[in-house]
Amino acid sequence: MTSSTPDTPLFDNPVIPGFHPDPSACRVGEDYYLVCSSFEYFPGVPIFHSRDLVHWRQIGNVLDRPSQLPLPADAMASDGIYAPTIRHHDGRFWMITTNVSSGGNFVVSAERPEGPWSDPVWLDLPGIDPDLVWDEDGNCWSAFAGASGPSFHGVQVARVDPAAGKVLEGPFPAWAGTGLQWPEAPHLYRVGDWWYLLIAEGGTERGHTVAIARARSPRGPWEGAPHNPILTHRGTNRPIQSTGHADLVTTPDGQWWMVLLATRPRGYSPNFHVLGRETFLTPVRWEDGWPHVDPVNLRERAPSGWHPVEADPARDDFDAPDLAPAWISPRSRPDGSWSLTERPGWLALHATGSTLDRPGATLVGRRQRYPESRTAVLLDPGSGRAGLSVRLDEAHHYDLEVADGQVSVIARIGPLRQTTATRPVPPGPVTLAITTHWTRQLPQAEDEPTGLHVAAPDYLVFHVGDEPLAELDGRYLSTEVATGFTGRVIGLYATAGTAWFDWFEHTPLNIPGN
Ligand SMILES: OC[C@@H]1O/C(=N\O)[C@H](O)[C@H]1O
Repeated sequence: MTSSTPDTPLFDNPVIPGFHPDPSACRVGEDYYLVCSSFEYFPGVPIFHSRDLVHWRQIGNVLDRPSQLPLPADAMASDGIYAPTIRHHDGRFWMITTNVSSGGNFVVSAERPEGPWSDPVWLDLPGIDPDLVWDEDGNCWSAFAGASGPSFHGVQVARVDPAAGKVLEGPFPAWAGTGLQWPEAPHLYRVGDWWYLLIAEGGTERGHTVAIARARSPRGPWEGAPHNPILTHRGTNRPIQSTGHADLVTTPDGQWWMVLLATRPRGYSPNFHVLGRETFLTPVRWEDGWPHVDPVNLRERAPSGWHPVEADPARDDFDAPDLAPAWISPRSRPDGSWSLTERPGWLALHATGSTLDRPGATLVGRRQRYPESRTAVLLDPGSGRAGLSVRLDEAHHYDLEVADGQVSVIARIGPLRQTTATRPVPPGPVTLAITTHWTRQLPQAEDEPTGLHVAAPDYLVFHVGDEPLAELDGRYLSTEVATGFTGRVIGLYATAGTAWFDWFEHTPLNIPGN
């Protein structure tokens, strides 16, 4: 029941831009909390707070200690932490997820959402995408996906003790979905006299769908909704694609909303996406005992209780005693690899690995949040090798690098590695910037130096000070090329010696609707 009126404010989707996939949300009183998967990045499982489901602030990361996030030094990109579920029960927050690189399914809990969260309690449950729900008798049920043998492929359910990490009953087969591939992302809800089981099907790409079933008990039997899939954008040319992997949440006045992942593809058919799977919000209405969801729009009428929050600062001057929660690093961030105290007001990075092409390099980055963006830093490279990199993984990154008195633009795309531009740069601090752009008029070839401009639906420009040094086609830093589950991360790095960064800034290029 979403009683939005014409003067209900409008909001823009995605509500959490940049790679924030597999969103799960819960409400505690007037407060909403949301978590996302984080794969090979440390710290893991970002947690957000909101008072209206539209304006979200990151309040921390659930897994912010190495003891909570064991990742082998050579864990594959897009491995690590898959989809999480967050719930609140009995005065505690609970988060369950899967570490596909080591250990499998585990639960952590906390009194306060910003943490500290407990160390993992491992659960002997196979598969991925575990969920948690409590029934009126206090029993805790977990639905999860996959790994279910030749006879049954789909969602299973088990009764568990999340505090002790014990499986008390099951697991037993629950629902195989409507027959599409990859029935996954299960969430159980008690609504009136029914239990509902929400899943994703079709795979997390263009064929993604959301479907639902219901039963009188978590033990089933489950019957699918007559109008499944209840949501999909497959086969459409909508600006939002791959809608799926959803979770349901209610407002204090009883409205139902869905958080879900989707993408904003670029270019012509086939198109591609560069920001990864982002977090979207869409209204849900109930008819004849089933939820109904219309296609997701870039602009929607807002839930009740509009409650804007101050946006996260675009600039970080590294004056704070610790790194903000939005800063992430591949696999780990060893203590000796960074410091905010060695040179007060600067972030010092010490090289631990000699190249970005292999795991282990010192990189501290942020998710690219805007399709058209400007990211800039003031770097003092010292006598080392350091710079700014746009990364999808070790085999797909574009770097703006300073070393030995030269600034260079380096492209790594799969087996290819090429320095596409270089020029001298005086010693001492230098401002580096990377801008990302969508759509482009074809270049005025006759008066433009060759090779500077690319005609592409997405491209990046590399600047030293205010001067553009080179442009590179953005299609090669897309999920369709690199594969995987993540999106672009723009990172500060050092691959030799020590480098110092005075400030970092990530802003949208002032384009309407960006
Ligand atoms: O996002 C990572 C995994 O991909 C999925 N579907 O494709 C699962 O639901 C997530 O756990």
